[in-house]
Amino acid sequence: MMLPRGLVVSCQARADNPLHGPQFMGAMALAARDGGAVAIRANGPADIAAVGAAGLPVIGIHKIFSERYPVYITPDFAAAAAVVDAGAGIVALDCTERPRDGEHPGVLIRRIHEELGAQVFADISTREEGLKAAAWGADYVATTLSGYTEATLPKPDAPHLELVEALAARLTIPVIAEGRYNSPDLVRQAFSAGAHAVVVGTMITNPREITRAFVATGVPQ
Ligand SMILES: CC(=O)N[C@H](C=O)[C@@H](O)[C@H](O)[C@H](O)COP(=O)(O)O
Repeated sequence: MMLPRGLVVSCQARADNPLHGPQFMGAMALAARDGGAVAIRANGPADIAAVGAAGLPVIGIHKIFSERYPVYITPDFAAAAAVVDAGAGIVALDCTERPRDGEHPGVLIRRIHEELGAQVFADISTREEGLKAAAWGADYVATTLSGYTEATLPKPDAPHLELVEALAARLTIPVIAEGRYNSPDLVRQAFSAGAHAVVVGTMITNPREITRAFVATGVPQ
């Protein structure tokens, strides 16, 4: 099944976040669904299983942080298998060619298709990485890592709309805008740039960051 066009809501909360845990992420997914989201992005088997209750397509990731390698979004085949076991039909993974303690992303894409029967959502940071991921057979290419890799640091405040436009002009597979789409207007601009879908995380599902953004506007303290 093809990911529908529309808004994807990323429901993630790290361990230091008061909303960490499948109960909260499951509720976030239900709220996102009721608000009109077409799919949910979630991290780790427990949260992936919980967001499944919303009945929407799930883009699953498994973040594993290592001191030796920069790649942490679904870095190897075992992580991808855990994502699919938990119920995700689409596996998102880091498709940059940065060092990792696992197989090359081109091999992972093939194995996820053949051995897990799942679709692959390629998280990339540059135009070249996106074109390569598509050539390796990814089903979707997403700008998730723009601003987070050595090649794209320092992270700008704005999302990388030009990257969406450049990829959409060259690829036939769907291009997904993800990363710092912090307002409805930016989401609209992403669709105008050729995005098939837009993933929004922080500004919908992270009340701590949303509160900080309001406080940072200069409210009296
Ligand atoms: C770089 C990285 O690890 N991004 C992660 C990927 O799953 C998430 O932490 C982001 O929240 C997600 O991409 C959505 O972006 P934003 O929260 O900016 O709307």
